[in-house]
Amino acid sequence: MFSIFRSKSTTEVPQQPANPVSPPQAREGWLGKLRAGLRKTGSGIATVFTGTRIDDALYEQLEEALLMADAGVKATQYLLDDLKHRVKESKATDPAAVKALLVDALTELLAPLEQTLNVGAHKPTVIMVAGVNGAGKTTSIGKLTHHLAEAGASVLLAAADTFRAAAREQLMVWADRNRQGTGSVDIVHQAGGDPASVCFDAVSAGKARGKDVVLVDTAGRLPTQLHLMEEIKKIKRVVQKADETAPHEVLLVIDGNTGQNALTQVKAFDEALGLTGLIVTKLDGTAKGGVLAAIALLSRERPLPVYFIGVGEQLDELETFEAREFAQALLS
Ligand SMILES: Nc1nc2c(ncn2[C@@H]2O[C@H](COP(=O)(O)OP(=O)(O)OP(=O)(O)O)[C@@H](O)[C@H]2O)c(=O)[nH]1
Repeated sequence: MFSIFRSKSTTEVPQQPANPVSPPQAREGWLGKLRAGLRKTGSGIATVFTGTRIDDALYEQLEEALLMADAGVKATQYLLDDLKHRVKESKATDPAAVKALLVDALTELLAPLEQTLNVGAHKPTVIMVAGVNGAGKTTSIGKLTHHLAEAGASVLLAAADTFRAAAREQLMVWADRNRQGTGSVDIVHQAGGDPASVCFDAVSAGKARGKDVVLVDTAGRLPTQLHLMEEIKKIKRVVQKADETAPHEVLLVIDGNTGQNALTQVKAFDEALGLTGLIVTKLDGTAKGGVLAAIALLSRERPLPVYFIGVGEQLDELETFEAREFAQALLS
């Protein structure tokens, strides 16, 4: 079995030791990118704590900064209430201590999002990937394939965007890049065909060829494009026909720059497909990193892990989400 990146205590599937592709040094380099990426979001929040007093003005500034970072009204209020409580409990007297308490509050809020995506309980493990246009689906699939192939997994890619030749070609480029890893990477595609039938073929081929993972790259669509939302529901049904236990994961890719609109996307795709997790991309250079707090609050009603976050366009610029790391990077 394969655990992507590393195993955590939240693991539900029994697994062999993971093939960690993110040794501490690599993870540190990546953390630097995350910190730099989130600086646009964080600088606004961090400056709130440069004064000398803890007063109403500080909380007002913080409220404004969190809203600017796209944490949303509910998560902002939640964090402020929690923070005030922590300040009272700890009898903190200077703003620097309040900042540390905010890191704790944010970490606690984000913690439920931190989970490991495990593959291997099913062979193949079928992972369907959805999202709006340009969110970073194909890039994330490429990166994921890279990590899986490095871990020795055999991967089959299903190019379910059959109408856009560029999308197919892009996936094929990723497949080629990934062929240099230890695991094997195949692709099933068909110009102009029915996306659902490509997926049926891919899952059937994945079973027949004994692949470890089938990754389904769907075309971008907006929740308001109802015919396309019907199309993606059909893709899921047809995947189920090819393997009644599949899809084992249905991931939504969200562009980290989307801000509050991300919540609408989560709700709409969840309603259509029943999501099992999220990938948040483009956290390098966004001023809207606070949206993860809003997603976390939404997740209290409907738990949805953030399996990965993307911080660049390169193969290795996808990482597992860690609540404390993220909270610290956001406020550094
Ligand atoms: N900076 C940055 N760019 C990213 C990241 N992930 C994806 N991109 C870029 O975002 C753009 C869109 O990525 P794609 O992977 O093509 O997005 P998609 O969701 O597959 O697009 P459609 O199939 O058209 O819906 C590309 O230019 C990617 O290089 C990331 O984490 N950081």
